[in-house]
Amino acid sequence: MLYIIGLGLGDEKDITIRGLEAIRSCTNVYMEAYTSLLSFGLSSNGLSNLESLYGKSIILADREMVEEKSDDILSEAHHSHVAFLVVGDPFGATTHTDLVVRAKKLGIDVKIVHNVSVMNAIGICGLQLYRYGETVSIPFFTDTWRPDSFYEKIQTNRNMGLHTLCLLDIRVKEPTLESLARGRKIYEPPRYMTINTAIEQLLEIEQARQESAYGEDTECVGFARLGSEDQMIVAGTMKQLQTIDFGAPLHCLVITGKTHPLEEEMLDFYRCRT
Ligand SMILES: C[S@@+](CC[C@H](N)C(=O)[O-])C[C@H]1O[C@@H](n2cnc3c(N)ncnc32)[C@H](O)[C@@H]1O
Repeated sequence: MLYIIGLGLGDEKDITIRGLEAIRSCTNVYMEAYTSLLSFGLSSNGLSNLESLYGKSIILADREMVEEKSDDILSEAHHSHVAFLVVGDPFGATTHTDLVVRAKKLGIDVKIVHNVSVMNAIGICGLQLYRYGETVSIPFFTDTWRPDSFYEKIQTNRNMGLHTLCLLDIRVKEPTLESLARGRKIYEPPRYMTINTAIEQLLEIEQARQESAYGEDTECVGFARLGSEDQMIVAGTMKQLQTIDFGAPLHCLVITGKTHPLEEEMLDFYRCRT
């Protein structure tokens, strides 16, 4: 049996009882560690908090392991119970559909244990979840790579009056280009995009395209560490949010579409006062 278990967004205590029982029945427990971060993920003993609550040791599965060694995980799941832990919900944002499809094709039973995802936790700001258009990802720009496919999607959403959730790039365990050329991988330090960088990149593309999909005065909501005790939520224009220090990762950003009076009333609780 392969269990894919959502851990929620806050800390180890956000697991569901169903998820905890499943983990305790498993021989091996893997944790996906490249598309998200639990609030304690930055502390050196963070993982042991999970392990002591779950009563199991956890094998960290980075991108390489999931992409290159998932056959091993799946073959274990053939003859024993294996858990694959995912921060948030297994099908929130980046989905693990690929793993599910492969497991099912191999005749392995798969059980999903849901949890809260960034995709619905953003509802806290009052913007209605059913008034969102396509979610976009904002990748870190480099000197030579400045992809802007998010621009048209935001434009389409805003033309329809819909809000846009922008997920911000996470770069963990990325090999440096030089090390790849030398054939021995050396990894870059982890990077998590801030709301400030995201807005800077969004405005750079608007400046280049000049199609008024959004601008400095467009109302947005910035979210940091959603689901944690110290979560931060601020509503304001792009220009206002750019001056705010949202602190530790993870961050995401919502660009508003057309808002309703009740949405505005809720947003007022988070409005930037500067
Ligand atoms: C690929 S999604 C992973 C989603 C996760 N599986 C879930 O269901 O919530 C990762 C992106 O979501 C956003 N994100 C995830 N957790 C967040 C949090 N707690 N607070 C703010 N943004 C978050 C960040 O922009 C991050 O880069």
